[in-house]
Amino acid sequence: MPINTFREDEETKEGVKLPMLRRLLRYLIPYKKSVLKVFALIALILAVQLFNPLFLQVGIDYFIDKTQNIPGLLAVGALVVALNILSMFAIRLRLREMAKLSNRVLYQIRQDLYEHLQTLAFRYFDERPAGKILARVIGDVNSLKELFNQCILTLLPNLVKLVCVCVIMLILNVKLALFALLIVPLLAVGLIFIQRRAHRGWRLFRKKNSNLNAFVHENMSGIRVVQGFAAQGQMNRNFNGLIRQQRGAYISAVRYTDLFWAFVEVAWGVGSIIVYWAGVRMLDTGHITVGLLVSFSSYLSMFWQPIMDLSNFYNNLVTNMAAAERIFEVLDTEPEIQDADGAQVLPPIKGEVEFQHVTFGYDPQVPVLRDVSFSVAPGQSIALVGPTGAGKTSIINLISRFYDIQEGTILLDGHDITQVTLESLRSQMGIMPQDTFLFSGTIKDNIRYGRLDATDEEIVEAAKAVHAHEFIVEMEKGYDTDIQERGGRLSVGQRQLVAFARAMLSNPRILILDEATSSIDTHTERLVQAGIRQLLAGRTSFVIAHRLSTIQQADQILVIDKGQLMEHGTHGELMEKKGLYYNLFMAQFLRVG
Ligand SMILES: Nc1ncnc2c1ncn2[C@@H]1O[C@H](COP(=O)(O)OP(=O)(O)OP(=O)(O)O)[C@@H](O)[C@H]1O
Repeated sequence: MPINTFREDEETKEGVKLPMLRRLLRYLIPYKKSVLKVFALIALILAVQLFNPLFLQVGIDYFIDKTQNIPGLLAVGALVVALNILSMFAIRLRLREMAKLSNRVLYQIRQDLYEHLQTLAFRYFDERPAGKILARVIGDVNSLKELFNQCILTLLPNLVKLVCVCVIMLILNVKLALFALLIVPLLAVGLIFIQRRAHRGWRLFRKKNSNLNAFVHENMSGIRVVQGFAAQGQMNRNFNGLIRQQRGAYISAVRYTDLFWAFVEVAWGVGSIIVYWAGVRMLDTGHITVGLLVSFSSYLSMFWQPIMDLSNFYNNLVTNMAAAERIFEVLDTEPEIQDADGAQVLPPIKGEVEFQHVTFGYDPQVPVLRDVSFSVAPGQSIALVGPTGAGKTSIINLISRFYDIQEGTILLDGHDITQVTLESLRSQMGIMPQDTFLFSGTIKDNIRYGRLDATDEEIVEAAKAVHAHEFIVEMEKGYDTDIQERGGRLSVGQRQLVAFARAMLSNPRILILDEATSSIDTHTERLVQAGIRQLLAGRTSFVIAHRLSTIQQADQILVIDKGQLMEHGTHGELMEKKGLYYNLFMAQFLRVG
């Protein structure tokens, strides 16, 4: 299965832009009132801009040339000033309203994205580095803000302005207007050519940026390994390589964007020369007035300015569109594991587990478990043993339905796990992976994660039950000690004890534990052992066992090899059998023990 790493670019679809833009704009629907307010303000600002040259024309042709009416001219001037002051206030108001609007929409999108990510199956996260997901939730959503602002503040007003200016120019003088528009078809062809390349360039830049993000995230998460192996040099080289790729993509994209601007500026210049050349000749022959030529030249810059703005907008649009594309790609990813139609709520279970001919592969074509069948009575403790890569973790991942199987059935108290709701299934399980994950915050917060409504007394009780209380009270602030991200301030054994307390508090019927292999000091080890015993007591438990004591005390040992259940029974039975378990035991545990 291809796993996307920081070395590989993400695949994105060559999306059609309009539907995506429409989808984005649909987020505005709940804020209709605010949008209308912004549009009204934009219309006011636009109207003032469009009327300014007309006032100028009337001023020159009528009040100066024809009637020499100075008071009339001053009145027109005062009106123009008043309107422009009004427009200034409208601009301020529009900025404020727009900021409110775009922030509300972004909040909604970020929330949707985050909530959706929580529903996605393990497979989704297996396939992407966390840094790339982070880039979407943070960076890409920020880029959308730009997109929104541009759509509403640039695209719409400029399009309207362009149409209005064309109409006004045609009304003022058809011939002059046609001279002004002469260059437009040529411009369009050139722009399409350049834009295609610019678009590709910006998409590539985004991908390279995402790779860089993924690398930095991975590097920072593994900084201890990097420093431990003195691999900073290699990491710096990787980082420089990624930066170079990102810079290359940026320069190539910018090159096209700059070409685009130059193209518009040249077209603007040539277009203006044509109009002035024709205008002056028409003035000479008396076809137009001075006022008309002056106002026409104002409209001419009003015609080119939106084209310039729109071209800039288009550049930003393609860059930010890539962000929208990546966000929608996440939102459109169907959670692979979800409640079946008509899924029932799993009633409180006793803890009976049955695998019937289960076949499973992370890649459906490559099974890692083949025809696995076993059954476990409520309250039994099961030790899973077998060589590395045998499929032990895969079995325990299936019990919580983190992945769906390709063949067979998994039953809990006789209920097919695909036919019950995920919430009711997982809430009755306690899972403790080998690398204990603790969140930044206090010890108390981390234990409470097991059951959010637990009281402080219940937290202490759970900690006492798994022998975590002793070390916690010795810490400077006891249960309120801050443990930093991933429990950085605690030892490995202490982290496990906190995780045990967390699991104890949630009081699951089925407990899944991947026993840690790391060696810890004998005192903590004794506490951890006692903690495990307490935790397992009275519940069905699956332990990927690395400790001799856990294995010997298990009610049933499942021996897995190459994805198959090779043997099962108690320690005594399997030793007598002198099969795979016996060999494993002799080779592994006797050597160590
Ligand atoms: N997320 C994954 N995506 C693809 N393949 C995977 C994934 N996780 C495990 N595998 C593969 O599935 C097989 C079984 O792995 P599993 O983790 O179940 O073994 P294990 O017995 O728990 O090994 P260990 O004792 O080393 O933890 C291995 O070949 C492994 O490479």
